[in-house]
Amino acid sequence: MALRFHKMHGLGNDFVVIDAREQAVTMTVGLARALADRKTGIGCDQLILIEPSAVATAKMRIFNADGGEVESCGNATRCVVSLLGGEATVETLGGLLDGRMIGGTVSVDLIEPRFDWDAIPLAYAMDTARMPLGWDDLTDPVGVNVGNPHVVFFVDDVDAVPLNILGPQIESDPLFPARINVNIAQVVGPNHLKMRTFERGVGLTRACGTGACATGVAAIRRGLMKGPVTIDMPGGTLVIDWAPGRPVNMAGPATHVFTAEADLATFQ
Ligand SMILES: N[C@@H](CCC[C@H](N)C(=O)O)C(=O)O
Repeated sequence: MALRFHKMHGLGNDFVVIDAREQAVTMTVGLARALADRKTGIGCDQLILIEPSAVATAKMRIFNADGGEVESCGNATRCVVSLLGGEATVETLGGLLDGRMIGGTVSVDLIEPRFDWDAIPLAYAMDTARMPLGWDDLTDPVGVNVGNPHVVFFVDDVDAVPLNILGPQIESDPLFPARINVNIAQVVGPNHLKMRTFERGVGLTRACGTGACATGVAAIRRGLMKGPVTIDMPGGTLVIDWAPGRPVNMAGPATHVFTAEADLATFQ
């Protein structure tokens, strides 16, 4: 059977987007992983399934490259809003997200952030065998949930941190039973950050939209800067804005690369 898909990306965080409203697709962990494989599949960081929604323009399901289904993906939300015509409400496991395209930029309101970390230090402090709230030189984190879970560390030099080594350790730390996305950020100017992300279920990516949202929120909450915050990642720049009690807003590009068909029989 032919499977029609769109290859898209947001700042180099790349997606295979399948519109399940126009073709029947039963997604499984194994199929998502096979399609995402860069050697034997199509290749992507996340596989995105668009389905009908009773409460929004469409529902977006998100599968990491390891096949696990997750709650939210900022870069993919911008891509889906552009595919849906440039103005849409997208239903996700992480909430209902409103997006609109203005010129070449897609602006999306994510949810009001939750600071899940606030509940953690007490339990953690009781575990005296462990270094409290730090992994090597990464200390004093902020835990932010913007639909999906993130931990953010502010450092002096993001390029000096071995995120390829620390990222997997933190992602799978028993402290985070659902695992976590790991972000490190450096203040490079007024309201301006440089950031890298080790994504849960993927690894190092060129950009992470929800990671940028979590990091912008963490910087504002720590009093390091005011919004809007410009965040440079290896794949490019997003602008994040937030005020307490409000949803976090993300603005940036969405790129459609090509539309094609894959032979589904190859993957079964
Ligand atoms: N690339 C994404 C985040 C995708 C999901 C994440 N890896 C998770 O497991 O929560 C983004 O742009 O937000």
